[in-house]
Parts: sequence; C-alpha cells; structure tokens
Amino acid sequence: MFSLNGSSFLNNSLPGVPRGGLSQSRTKFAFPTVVAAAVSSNGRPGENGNVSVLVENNPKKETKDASSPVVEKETKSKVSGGVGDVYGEDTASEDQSITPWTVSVASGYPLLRDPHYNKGLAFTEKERDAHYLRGLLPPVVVSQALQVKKMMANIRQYQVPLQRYMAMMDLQGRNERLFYKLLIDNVEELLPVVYTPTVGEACQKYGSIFRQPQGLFISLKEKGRILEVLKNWPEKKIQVIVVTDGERILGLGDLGCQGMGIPVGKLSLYTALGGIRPSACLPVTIDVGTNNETLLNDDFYIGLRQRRATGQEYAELLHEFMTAVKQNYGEKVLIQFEDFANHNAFDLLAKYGPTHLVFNDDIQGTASVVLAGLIAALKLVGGSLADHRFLFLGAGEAGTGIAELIALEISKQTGVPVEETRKKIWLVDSKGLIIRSRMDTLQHFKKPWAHEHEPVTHLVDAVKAIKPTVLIGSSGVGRTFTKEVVEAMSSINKRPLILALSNPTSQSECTAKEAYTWSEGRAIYASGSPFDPVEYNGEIHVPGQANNAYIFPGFGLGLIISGAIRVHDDMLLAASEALAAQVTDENLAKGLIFPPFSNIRKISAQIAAKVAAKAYELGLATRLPEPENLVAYAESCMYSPSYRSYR
Ligand SMILES: NC(=O)C1=CN([C@@H]2O[C@H](COP(=O)(O)OP(=O)(O)OC[C@H]3O[C@@H](n4cnc5c(N)ncnc54)[C@H](OP(=O)(O)O)[C@@H]3O)[C@@H](O)[C@H]2O)C=CC1
Ligand SMILES: CC(=O)C(=O)O
Ligand SMILES: [Mg+2]
Repeated sequence: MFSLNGSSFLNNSLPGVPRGGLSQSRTKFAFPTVVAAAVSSNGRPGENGNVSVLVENNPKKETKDASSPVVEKETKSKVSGGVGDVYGEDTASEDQSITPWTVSVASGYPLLRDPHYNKGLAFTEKERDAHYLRGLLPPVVVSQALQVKKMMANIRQYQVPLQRYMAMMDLQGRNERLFYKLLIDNVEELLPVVYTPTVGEACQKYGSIFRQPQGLFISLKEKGRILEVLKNWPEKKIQVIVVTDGERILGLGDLGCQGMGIPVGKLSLYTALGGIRPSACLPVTIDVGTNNETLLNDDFYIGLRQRRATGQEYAELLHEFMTAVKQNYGEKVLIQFEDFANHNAFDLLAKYGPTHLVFNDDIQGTASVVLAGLIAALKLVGGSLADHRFLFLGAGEAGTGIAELIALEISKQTGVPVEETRKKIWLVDSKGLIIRSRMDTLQHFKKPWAHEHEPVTHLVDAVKAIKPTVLIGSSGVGRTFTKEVVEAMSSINKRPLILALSNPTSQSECTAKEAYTWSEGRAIYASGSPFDPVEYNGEIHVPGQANNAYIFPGFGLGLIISGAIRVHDDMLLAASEALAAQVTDENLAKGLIFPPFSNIRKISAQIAAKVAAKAYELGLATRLPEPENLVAYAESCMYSPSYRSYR
C-alpha cells in the first residue's frame, strides 16, 4: 500500500570529503599529521571517525566500485556504529581526543562561534591554551552538568512557551551539544517546547521571530539549480532529510515557507530521540509560494510572496529536488515527507516509493504509532484487533494511513483479505460518513473506505450508527469530540478508546479532562499534543501522547543501521509491535497506552532493531553482515551529546 519492495542494489556508501573541504588555518596541526595521528592513536583506523580523511588520502579506495558488497564490508569495519561518524564527533570511546575542525581547524574566536564545537565556559584550561581561547572567555571553567542546570533554570523562568522555544533555538545555534544534552536529559519537559504544541506557534510567527536561518530553503527561484543549492549546505554526509512544502503545518493549515520550524523540530528529535548525528540531518523547506493571505500581506513573511505553484510547475521542482538529493547523497539517504497537503502527499509517496528511500511521517509514522497504541490497549479493553470497530473523524493522510495499517495488521493476524478487514473501519470527513454512494466524488485515498450505508452527516450520529469501540480524531479541527460524542461512545463501551490526534493543542478533538469527565473516568485517552494528568473522582488518569515522534526516530535509525534502500509496510508493523511491547503493566494501570518519553532512547533502539531485522529479512538491507545483536548495535550507534576533548 504505502511502499514497494525494492530490488537489492547498493549505493555509493563511501564517505565524502570533510566538511567544507580540506583547507586549514591557524592550527598547530598540518592535515597529514592529524590524519596519521588519528589513525595511529588507537590503532583502529576509522574508530575515531576519520574515515573520510583516510578515503581522501587514498585514491584507490575512492575509485573502488561503490556498489560492491565488499566495499560495504570494508566501510562497516572502519566506521563505528554504521551511522556515518564521518567527522569524528562521536564514537563509542568518548575519552579519545578529536580535532575540532570546520572549514578549517577551528580555533580562537571562530571556535566559540561554531555551534558544532563550541563548549562555552566548559572549555578546559588546556583547550583554552591549545585553541587560542585565552582572554576570549571569563576565567571560570564549568562542567556540562552545571551548564545544563543553568540553562534549565533560565528556560523555566520564561512563562511564555514561545520564549522557551526561542531560548532553545538560540542554544541550538550556539552550542549544539548542550542543546541536545538538555533535550535528552529533560525530554518530557522540553518536547512540548521544541515540538508540538509550541513549534506550531513558532511556525505561525516564524517571520517575526526569525534570527538565524536554520535548514535549507529551496524556492522556485532555485529551479534548475537545486543540486548547486544542496552543495551549499556545509555537511556532506547527510543521512536523513525532513522536507516540507509548508502547505499543511500540523492542523494550522498553509504556513508557506514558515513551515521550516517543522523539519528543524523533527530532525532535532531524530537526534535526541533516535541518536542520529546532527551533522547527518538536513531540514529542507520547498517554497512554492503560499495561499495564506495573512502571510502574503505580512511584512515579516520570509517566503516567496506569491500564490502556490501547482501542477507541472510544482511537480518539476519536486522532481528536481528528489533527483538532486539522490545524486548528491546517494541511494540510502532517508527522505521524510512532512506536513505536505494530502493532494500532494499521497502522490509523492507513490511516485518516489519505488525509486527512493522515502517515508511519509503523517501517513506512515502516524499509522505505526496508533497501531502500537491499539495493540497495547487491547490488554485493557480485551479481544483482538479484529474484534473491534473503528471510527475516524478525518479521512486524510493520518486517518486513511492509520486505517490502512490497522486493516493490514488484522489481515495478517486473521488471514482474511485486506479488502474484507477494511470493512471494520469507517471514516467521516467534512461531508459526513464516507459511503459507497459518494464514491464518484471521493479522493482516491478515501475510496477503499466507502462502505454500504445510509448517509450520515454528524459525527454523533455516526457513532450511534456504527457503534465503534475506538474513536480516532484526525481532522485537524479542535473540539469536535463534543460531550454528546464522548457520552455516546461511553454508552456503547465500558472502556471507550478515544484518540484525539490533531495538533497542536488548540486543534485537539477534545482535552484529556473532557474525555475523562464526560466518560465518567472510563475513557482510555491519548492525544497528539500532550496533556497533564487529570484527577477524576479521586483517581489520577494519565493521558498518553499518540504522536509519531515515538516512531520516526527509531524507524529512521533502523533504516540507517541496516543500510535499507526502501521502506516496506512490514517495517511499519514491526515498529508498532516493538513500541507496543514497551508499554508496561504499570503504564496500563494508569491508563497509558504509550510508554513515557523519558525512556525514549531505549525504546528507539528496540524499534530500530525490529525495523532493521525486517529490512534484513526482506532483503532490503545493504549493510552486511547483519549484526548479531541489533538492539546493542543500535544503541552503540547513537549520538551522545557529551563534550569531546580537543587535542
Ligand atoms: N498525532 C500525530 O502524530 C499526528 C497528528 N496529525 C494531525 O492530524 C490532523 C490531520 O492531519 P492530516 O490527516 O494530515 O490532514 P488532512 O488534511 O490530510 O486530512 C484532514 C481530514 O479531516 C477532514 N476534516 C476537516 N474538517 C473536518 C470537520 N469539521 N469534520 C470532519 N472532518 C473534517 C478532512 O475532510 P475533507 O477531506 O472532506 O476536507 C480530511 O479528510 C492535523 O491536525 C495533524 O496535526 C497528523 C499526523 C500525525
Ligand atoms: C505530529 C505530526 O506530524 C503532525 O501533527 O503533523
Ligand atoms: Mg506532520
């Protein structure tokens, strides 16, 4: 359905040139010396991440047939972890020194201005001497732990969420490792700041709060030159791209170029939650204009001031981008489509699924996370998936994506064809229940859900008619699960399962408090954006966060560590099962059908391992041989935000 089996072909997996080329400036090291030192210091070439330098200095390697599995094997033996530790920024052994180099070996003032290597007051005395920092910093030397403590105290002082967001973005632009240390160690507190709901407001106001550009902006002005534009990005070894065209940002509609906050936020989660190195992540916004009149008339709008290009003009720009990405980064770069409007999202996935490693987070990631929640919830509501009836409000990317994965899973479990299992699932769109008599006017992705039924216009009537055990909101419209709707669900079910997926919080179909109150404490509830626990009748109910952030970081890691070349539906099912398995009885007892985010890196490693295992099983993995313990391997590949010492 969402993806196709690809044939097993390998790509150019040799690392590229160092960031920005091979120039150097004020440094005590000449490059060959650095390379020699790097290789011989531990006797394990590449272990400390200097593989790219080795390749640069060994033309023989560069000319090898990159499609040969032998090259894969060689590369694997030299690169720790398999997620391309090209710049020596991070390896399993953090006590080893590395060279902090940017376009040149950074030192002095530029070193303090380079977020990749800056440590602020945490530069040691020795580093201050070696890297010309004397006088550029006050005398005190502090630990990263103290920096975290201070930053958290600063951030907590801001009462306005957008101020917290801006403080976090400033930190990311100033000291990347500290940013990730903060985010990883305080994930439950900071996720709502760098991600939904606050990122939604940030996108709405992106022009006004714009300080430093983040990510790569590709607009219609760059048509015919996209490859050139990609080459302007300072990092060469990209493993994950999150791209949007800004047309459906959360449930906030068309935010044009200001949608950039979403790829930036998603990729910071790829690093914090999934352990992908920041240098391997590329946020992209494709600017084809916007139909948002408010933005078009906003002096501070940062995008093209024109209405959206469509049709051939749009398709050609996207095609040039997809082609340039593959040309520049190879076959195995993961391209995650994010927050495209559904009239483009399904077509892009279908068009590029057979030729690129593509993943649509809103269609596929959301499906995988919701299926995981449903599998976990069965322990509370009883029965198998096939015993339940599902009703959706919203029949777009999220709604039909989830519906299809549920139908697929039931089909796998029961052996009943998917055309039959779909009949357990009903969807309502802005015109009412999707039924057979509407077939001629339905968008293609809705057609499989057009079952035989009388017309039903209102959700509450659909609930009464269909009698679902599970109600899922994916309409992007807030407050649509009214008291009547929740009461109707509660009159049919002992434990109504209610998922209000729409983001941000303002678009949530109902709040946690409403769900628990209107169901008299019986609802099992989760939402796309977080809600605090609710006390009802002396009992504490903890709402889960049904958000694709549980899936995509681990899913992407699994693709990368296996060298997968295509996404397959069975990988989504594997990810769901892995996530569901992480929900403990203790979680369930509180009403939680997702595990807490505090443990997310461990969870991501479990997901990555299952996804990678599936890639090997399906013959879609190119990183050979398959590691024996995929969970341990996934964990060993993860980026650590601890500071490195600079020689
Ligand atoms: N929690 C999570 O992880 C995720 C949450 N989401 C959220 O889900 C929401 C929808 O996203 P997505 O599926 O991509 O959006 P789409 O635009 O693809 O789909 C929206 C659907 O909702 C329907 N709809 C709109 N208004 C109403 C209404 N008043 N009554 C009934 N149906 C309505 C639309 O109907 P019609 O087709 O007739 O216009 C359409 O079928 C967003 O808020 C998004 O943030 C998305 C992905 C992940
Ligand atoms: C979470 C997400 O991807 C969305 O709301 O679009
Ligand atoms: Mg999204």
